[in-house]
Amino acid sequence: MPQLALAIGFFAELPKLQPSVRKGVMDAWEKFDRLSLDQLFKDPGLKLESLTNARDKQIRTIRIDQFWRGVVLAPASGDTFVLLRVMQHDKAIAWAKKQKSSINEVTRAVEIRDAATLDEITPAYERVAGDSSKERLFAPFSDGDLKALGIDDETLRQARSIVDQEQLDVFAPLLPQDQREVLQYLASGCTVEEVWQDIVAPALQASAHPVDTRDYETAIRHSRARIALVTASEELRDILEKPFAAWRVFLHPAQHKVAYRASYSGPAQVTGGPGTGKSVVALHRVRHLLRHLRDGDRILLTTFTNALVDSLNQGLSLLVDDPDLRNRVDVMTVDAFAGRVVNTSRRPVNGYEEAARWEQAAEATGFTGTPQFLAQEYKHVVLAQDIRGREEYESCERRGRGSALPASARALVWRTVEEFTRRLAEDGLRTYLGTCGEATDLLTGQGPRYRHVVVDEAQDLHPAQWRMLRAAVPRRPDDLFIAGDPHQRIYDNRVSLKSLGINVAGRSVKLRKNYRSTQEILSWATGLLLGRPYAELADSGRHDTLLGYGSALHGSGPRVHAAQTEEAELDTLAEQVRAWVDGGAAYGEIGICARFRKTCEKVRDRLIAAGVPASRVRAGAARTDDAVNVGTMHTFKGLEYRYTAVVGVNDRALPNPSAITPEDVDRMQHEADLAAERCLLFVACTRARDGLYVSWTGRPSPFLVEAGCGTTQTAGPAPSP
Ligand SMILES: Nc1ncnc2c1ncn2[C@@H]1O[C@H](COP(=O)(O)OP(=O)(O)OP(=O)(O)O)[C@@H](O)[C@H]1O
Repeated sequence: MPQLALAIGFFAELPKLQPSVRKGVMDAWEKFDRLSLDQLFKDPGLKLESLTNARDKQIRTIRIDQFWRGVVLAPASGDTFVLLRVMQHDKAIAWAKKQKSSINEVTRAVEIRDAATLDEITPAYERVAGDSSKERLFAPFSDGDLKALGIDDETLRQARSIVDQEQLDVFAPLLPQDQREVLQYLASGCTVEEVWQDIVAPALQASAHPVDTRDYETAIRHSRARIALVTASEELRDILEKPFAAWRVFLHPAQHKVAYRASYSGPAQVTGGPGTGKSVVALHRVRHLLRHLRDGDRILLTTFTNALVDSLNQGLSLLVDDPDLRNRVDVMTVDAFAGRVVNTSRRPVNGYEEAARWEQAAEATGFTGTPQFLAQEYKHVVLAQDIRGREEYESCERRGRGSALPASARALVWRTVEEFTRRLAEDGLRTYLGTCGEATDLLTGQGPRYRHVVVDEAQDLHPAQWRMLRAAVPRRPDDLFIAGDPHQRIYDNRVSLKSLGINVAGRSVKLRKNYRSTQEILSWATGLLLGRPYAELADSGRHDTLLGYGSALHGSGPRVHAAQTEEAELDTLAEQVRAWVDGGAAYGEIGICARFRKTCEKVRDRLIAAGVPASRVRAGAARTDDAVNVGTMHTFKGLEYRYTAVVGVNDRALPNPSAITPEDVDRMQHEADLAAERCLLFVACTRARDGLYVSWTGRPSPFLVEAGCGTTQTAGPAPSP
């Protein structure tokens, strides 16, 4: 029976199609489902026509409505067709005539390339390359290596004519997607082995037969990352109604391999830079685990902030239709889970209250050091090592602490810790991390509560939280699935998972392709993280941690603005928001973040005064589509907005002096605090999809200055890595 599969290129354009055109797609799909092959080719309404002067006779068009046409791959054999694009009539015909389909001999997947344009431009580039003294971009790679990575003869010829990244950018959109990606990763500094491991190997399909490059029926089934086979009309309706959620249907082969691996023998981990789809992979893993869940078993999907819980909940409801299955997943923050296990009426204290209470405890015991020292000692030594008694504390190794503490002083510190916890309990209060310790004890006594635990934004969890999660799930295959990015650590919790009984060795995968931000925004933000102008990084050799981490999306670079006064900064921000809205952005697609809550209040008030609806992003507050979202940088963690403004980035906000331990109190902590503030700015800037705007009043943050962006400018397209 014929069927119409859907290609990823069609999905990319889907959000721009009017509902009436989407309805036309639905009708066409139903015809493929209903009619025989013979009837399809004869159907006067569908007009499954071949085109004169087409590069590939297998590429045809179909009628969607009076003005719109679908471009379809109609293989000579088999009865599966692929909808490649839906475009306005003339554009569709012109585009269809230029395309050529093929089957890749390595990946066995179907590929589409703009053969006409490639044939037209390649000789010119070959001539230019011949006259140039520059080394060709892919000279370091042998033909054999490139072919092993799936580069076919045609693409090889083109690759050999390219001398620099700029030329690769011209060729890239014309090439088959898999081959394009291979070349882009090699150009960004990845080795042949890395590209094989990250891109090619995950896309391979096991087969006992040699590849048949005419067997499209099989190849379409091997193209899961690019072609979706939709089997029921409800499924298609669902896809057409939620056009922005392409991630539900198409995973990158690397993402798919991690999320849908049948089983891991123990804890597994996925890492990757911002926007590489770690949350998406975590959600797909939950779906996979749900499909195999035994009666009575449950899953905990947990993360750091309430805003992220909301976004994971939304994602889960898009991915898992069956409400009964969805109900078997508890989505909550790690702290909420601890509170649920402990089930207490004691109220958690916030950071300010905690500092005041350390001061009181120190007064009571006669400890003369700072409350800051005590709070850090409690968090990074006592709770981190789960120390329960004086003797244990007196003999412990204070790993990672840069402050001297003579053995003789430890008894007093321990007494102060006891005083602090005693007074807390007396006043019916608790700390969040202390609660995790209590929850771990209860879980250890009562037994695990979940069959699987999936953790998102894992980089910020404290050892006490990890111990609790460890105790929440039995040590079995697929117990823990962990998604996180060490570059986005903003809470200074450095953890050795192995020492906490969570060993991911051999089960850890890194994602490299960014789906969120443009390359220009990413490159700029990377400069902030590394503390050097990005333009200079190209010469500074490989930076392993960011190697090959890039985006295929392009746009303009961030706009940065220095204001004379805070008033003027807010005025310019309001203008920027208006410009985004005038350019077609919905209010809800805009996010504005600042280091301090007070700045957020001012931003919100100013926008409202300027007639722009704005609301604060807060725990539990539903995200609205009809107001600009304003929140602190911490609440923006893990979220994303089409347009993001980061404001108040001056030298008194980033780093925030009160978040930095003085060097003379603890040198190591000082460095760690500075790194966390730097990461915070990086995280804030990488929330942006299409546009980023950064502003400050007075002197810019030293992080901006170090990255070479402390002057008013519209940063031009940053160089690609
Ligand atoms: N395979 C995919 N196809 C289409 N879009 C994708 C895919 N994977 C991820 N995305 C999109 O990329 C964006 C970033 O994804 P996600 O939030 O999962 O990344 P992340 O790695 O968790 O980011 P961060 O670490 O910055 O929070 C989202 O808009 C998501 O829908």
